[in-house]
Amino acid sequence: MYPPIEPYETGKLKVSDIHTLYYELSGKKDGNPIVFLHGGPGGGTDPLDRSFFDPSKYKIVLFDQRGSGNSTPTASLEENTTWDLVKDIEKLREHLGIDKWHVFGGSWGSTLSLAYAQSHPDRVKTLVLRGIFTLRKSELRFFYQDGASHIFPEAWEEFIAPIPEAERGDIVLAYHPQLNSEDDETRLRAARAWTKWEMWTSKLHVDPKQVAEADDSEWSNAFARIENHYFVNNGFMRDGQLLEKQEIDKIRHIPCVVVQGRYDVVCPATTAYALKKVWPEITLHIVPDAGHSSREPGTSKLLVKATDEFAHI
Ligand SMILES: CNCC(=O)c1nnc(C(C)(C)C)o1
Repeated sequence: MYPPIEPYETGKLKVSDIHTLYYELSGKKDGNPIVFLHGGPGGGTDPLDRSFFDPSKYKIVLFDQRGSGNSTPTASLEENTTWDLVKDIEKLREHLGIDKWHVFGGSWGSTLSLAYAQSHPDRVKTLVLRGIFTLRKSELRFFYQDGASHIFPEAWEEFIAPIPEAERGDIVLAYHPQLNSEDDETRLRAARAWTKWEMWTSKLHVDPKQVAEADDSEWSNAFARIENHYFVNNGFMRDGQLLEKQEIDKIRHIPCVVVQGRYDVVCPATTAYALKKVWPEITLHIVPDAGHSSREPGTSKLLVKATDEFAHI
């Protein structure tokens, strides 16, 4: 990855009566524009996210999606849907005076990248996607009900601890009232447990520092509340919508590289493979020794290779 850099500009963009987005620009002021779509949803951006792009070539645009990171109001679920975020990306593009841009997204960021590209194909130069997540019911079931739980039994036991036995038939649904509780202790306990589950399972070798991030109550609260809100609403999409032929046909012409960890238990390779089957033109790399995280060495190397190759487009 490229060395850490600082933004040359940061800003706030009011996108609705309620929401104001934080955004930042780094790299080459008159460079090839790329927009980074973070995961979660609700995860917010990290300064290291700038390092996937050559700063001598790209105008790097990072922004925190509604309720995430430095965008306000923090953790707000009002007017917070996939399609609100797609509209926000267009508002940001117009605000920055960009005609067309490269789009980069992992996990939920890959979901939003596909939704944005299918809504505005004429605004997307290329797509670089990681850990494909299309929010199908089967994907949510694997990670939050009966799948990853078989690979991380000890972390799963901690994850379901806040949920009464009688409610464990639908974990995502059962977490919703706790993550929206008026009682701070209930809400934050649930947010930390929800977030810890994802931090425990994101890398091939569990990163205790990443797991400890779940104890950052403000970040976990936003991450868990917003993720759960989207998941109980199935991403505000038809099941499998992003993989439908009629939707893929809208973007089939766009160059797309996908990097997928073989041992990604958060967004298993089956979805990346389903995308390849319906969109054979994509370049699909399955990294043999990687889990879900973009920071897995084999994954980050291939992501940078892709952005380097697309920098001339
Ligand atoms: C099911 N959500 C997966 C996702 O989008 C995601 N996984 N990790 C992240 C962060 C890096 C933002 C924590 O997001």
